Amino acid sequence: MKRISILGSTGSIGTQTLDIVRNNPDLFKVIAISGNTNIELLRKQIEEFKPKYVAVYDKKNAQKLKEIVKNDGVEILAGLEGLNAIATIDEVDVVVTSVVGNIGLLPTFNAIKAKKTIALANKETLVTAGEIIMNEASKNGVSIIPVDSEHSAIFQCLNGNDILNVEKIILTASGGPFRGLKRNDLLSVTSKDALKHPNWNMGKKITIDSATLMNKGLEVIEAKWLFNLEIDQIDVIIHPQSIIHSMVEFIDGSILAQLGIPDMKLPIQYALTYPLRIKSNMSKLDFNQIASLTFEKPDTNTFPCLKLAYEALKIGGSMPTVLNASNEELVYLFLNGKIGFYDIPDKIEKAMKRHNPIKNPSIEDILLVDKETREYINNSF
Ligand SMILES: NC(=O)C1=CN([C@@H]2O[C@H](COP(=O)(O)OP(=O)(O)OC[C@H]3O[C@@H](n4cnc5c(N)ncnc54)[C@H](OP(=O)(O)O)[C@@H]3O)[C@@H](O)[C@H]2O)C=CC1
Ligand SMILES: CC(=O)[C@@H](O)[C@H](O)COP(=O)(O)O
Ligand SMILES: [Mn+2]
Repeated sequence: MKRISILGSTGSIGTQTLDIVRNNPDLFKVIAISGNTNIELLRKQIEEFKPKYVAVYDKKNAQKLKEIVKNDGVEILAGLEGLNAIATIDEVDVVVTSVVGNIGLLPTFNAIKAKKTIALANKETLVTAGEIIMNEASKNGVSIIPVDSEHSAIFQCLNGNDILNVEKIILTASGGPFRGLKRNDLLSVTSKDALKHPNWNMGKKITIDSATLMNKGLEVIEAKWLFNLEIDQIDVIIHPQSIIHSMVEFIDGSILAQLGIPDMKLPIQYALTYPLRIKSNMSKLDFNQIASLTFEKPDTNTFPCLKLAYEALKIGGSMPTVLNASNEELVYLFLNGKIGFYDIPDKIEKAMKRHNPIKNPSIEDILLVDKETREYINNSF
């Protein structure tokens, strides 16, 4: 029985994680869950999964939930302290990091120090502080199992293979809802248009990132740290069907790929059951239903965010922190209709240009750069 703590149980990844727990009550026990605004869903999750602890980031919502569930024998925690607490509970084996954004950094760092296995969906943490996180994981003998579908695909293809025999990895990207369009077609698109992802049903922030191709840029940086690769070993190809979830090319020219229907429950389940595999009731890929699998080069003129991510990774140090923090703030401004689609890459580029990168930043440096970047972005409009 694996005892799990879910950071962000009310979101897309978090609820799908609970679906897997529900289907496998003999394999998993939920010790802690967390949310931020959706206290009604948290109340339902408490009723069904009977966690011992619940962290609610928003302190007012924590108080509200405390009132609602006061007789249910569950401890309600609040704020970042609450997230850190449920990331480090003694009896917990696996921490599923499914919060969105860099808020996941400190709880993940603390979970690693507490020697928890990390099932990592929260890619912003690795983008912001990948070197620190991976060094801490290695120091503590902690496994970080990828949940992100492309990184789960790479992880599965690497199973039983020596990383030294890897020539490169190829991350696939759907191309998002605006694939094939040009800058002039996109000047006045709204977040409503950008939220229509062609293949995946995800949370809002990642869906906007998929539309700008920043999601793939974040995934390039995530892959660098997860698999300890050089930047020129990480390729991106547009694959509109999202059936091939990514590929590994080995030094002998052989390529391994992991395929499946676009359903996040598969990588989530694999991260939870690893190193075992268990049966699932998910629908399977039917090759008779596939007309074709197609591939295209990414169009980084129309979608500059992917190029900006490669540049940030190449510069290194605290620059990926600036990329991520500015992107997070700009995505929320775009979602709230405050800025246009191209303000996102334009402002990220400006935030990167004004930043003097810190080599080998400490986690304190990173938190300061993150904060200052967010202030810069929010004072720019
Ligand atoms: N969705 C997907 O299919 C995929 C997601 N990922 C990654 O997984 C992570 C989660 O994504 P997704 O599930 O889509 O996100 P959602 O927006 O659906 O859910 C985010 C979760 O984080 C909580 N949350 C939001 N802000 C805060 C905060 N400031 N403090 C604490 N908790 C907070 C939300 O709480 P509440 O809802 O109560 O406000 C919710 O539980 C992201 O890093 C994403 O990039 C990776 C691959 C695929
Ligand atoms: C499901 C998942 O892993 C997402 O990261 C997805 O890959 C986003 O789609 P894009 O390929 O359009 O970025
Ligand atoms: Mn992904």
